[in-house]
Amino acid sequence: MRLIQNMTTIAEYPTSEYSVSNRAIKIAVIGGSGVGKTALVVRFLTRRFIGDYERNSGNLYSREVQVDGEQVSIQVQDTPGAELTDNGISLPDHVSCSIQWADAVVLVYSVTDRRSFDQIAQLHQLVTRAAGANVPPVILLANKADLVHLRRIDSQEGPLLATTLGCSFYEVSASEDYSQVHGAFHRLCGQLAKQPPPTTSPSNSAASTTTEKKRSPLIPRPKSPNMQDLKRRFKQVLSAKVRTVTSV
Ligand SMILES: Nc1nc2c(ncn2[C@@H]2O[C@H](COP(=O)(O)OP(=O)(O)OP(=O)(O)O)[C@@H](O)[C@H]2O)c(=O)[nH]1
Repeated sequence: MRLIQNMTTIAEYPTSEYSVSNRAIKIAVIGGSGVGKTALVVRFLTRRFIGDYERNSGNLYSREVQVDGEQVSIQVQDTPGAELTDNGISLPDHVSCSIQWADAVVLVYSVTDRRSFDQIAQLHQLVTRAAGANVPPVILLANKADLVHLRRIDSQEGPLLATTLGCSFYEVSASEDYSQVHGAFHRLCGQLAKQPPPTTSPSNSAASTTTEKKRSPLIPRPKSPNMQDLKRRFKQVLSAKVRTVTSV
């Protein structure tokens, strides 16, 4: 119930920046438990920092935004914290589905949590594996930069890891700095908005959209009518009729 209230809250806070959409960008946010995934998503979408959330089981947030003059609808899939097991990181099935569904993935760690940083390389590998042939753009966010006294990850380690993984890097604080968070998501959205629109139909379910996305190249699409051809055939029919009338 609390989760639904969160989504409603987002829908109730439009700002002048937000407007009617004509396309959708889908982003999945993935990382260890408690790194601030929900806080980041809510900060980006509502400008607000809300300190306390129930453990998230995977909420889909959506919002209309304007990116570089283009109206876009953004869907952000928050995911439950990845857990470390004896065999490495385990991702629930629906998180893998979210990766396949997403146009881009945001990997998050907390600068106060060494374990969350150490998970990133494995998570990136899981993203690559789950995405198959269509690996989406990935950005790396180091959150909780405000907690200077609790920092466990040196500020050089994040950029180094990002370079190794081939993704962009941003150090942010969901609690202290909206512009950093906005900048990171906004740049990603700008990059995605420049790409050709996806061929999938909009849906509120990550899992169902995944199936559509994977299936779409195999579904034969009806060809759009060729106007030249239609005109030619129309003229042929007309002249045949005229010939019939004049010969009677
Ligand atoms: N100081 C500080 N606290 C933060 C920041 N971002 C999140 N938090 C706090 O960190 C805790 C966890 O934040 P969440 O957004 O729930 O983290 P999550 O990654 O969604 O957690 P799970 O749902 O367990 O996966 C909360 O108490 C937040 O208030 C930040 O930038 N600075």
